[in-house]
Amino acid sequence: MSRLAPFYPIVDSADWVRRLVPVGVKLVQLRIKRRTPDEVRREVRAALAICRPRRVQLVINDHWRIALDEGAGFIHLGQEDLAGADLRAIRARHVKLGISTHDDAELDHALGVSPDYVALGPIYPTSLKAMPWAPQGLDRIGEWKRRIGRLPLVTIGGITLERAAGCLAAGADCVAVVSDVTGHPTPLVRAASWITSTRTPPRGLPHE
Ligand SMILES: Cc1ncc(COP(=O)(O)OP(=O)(O)O)c(N)n1
Ligand SMILES: Cc1ncsc1CCOP(=O)(O)O
Ligand SMILES: [Mg+2]
Repeated sequence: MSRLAPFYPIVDSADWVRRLVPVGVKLVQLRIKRRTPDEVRREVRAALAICRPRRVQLVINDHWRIALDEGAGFIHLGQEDLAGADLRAIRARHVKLGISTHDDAELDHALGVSPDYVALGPIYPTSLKAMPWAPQGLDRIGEWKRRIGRLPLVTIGGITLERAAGCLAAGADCVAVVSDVTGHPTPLVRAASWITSTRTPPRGLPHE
């Protein structure tokens, strides 16, 4: 089971990837909505060209066919996306897969396809998208982690820099975020602060 970087920004363009990677981001998701397939493909291609030589993990949300065509190594799918996806083709290319979960039934379903991480959300209220689920809260993170064991747990939804430590302490391995970075007046400074404050101390060194 490979580890994930604890800070996981989600952005909607290759230009954001180009800006964030020099700050030290090691894991980033391209989440593009309402664009033509050609536009998505161009963005995926450009983001991969930035990430590949720098060994940054790029996760493509939703657009699994384009991701496979372009040679991406990681895909994120929600439960509805999963229903229409060719999991065999994804697995045949050894592409990693992250899956969204919001309740017990979705977690059972996700675990049934052996994902590379499970995402739980929304932890807090989010204004990014309307969702039928109430905020999960921190206790739910611990419950999910006990159920999934060594499989990496990503938390998402309304998470700010100030809230991230609570998610990690509750059992998350990784914190995904949109607005607190891309909506911040100084997003690159904010991303740098996220990297510093989510960094785990090297083995053998005590926490301060
Ligand atoms: C890390 C992570 N977790 C959850 C989601 C949400 O995926 P999904 O439920 O498919 O919703 P959309 O993002 O496609 O609107 C995610 N993208 N990333
Ligand atoms: C896509 C998605 N899935 C669950 S919550 C969420 C939105 C996360 O955005 P933000 O970090 O701005 O709350
Ligand atoms: Mg989706």
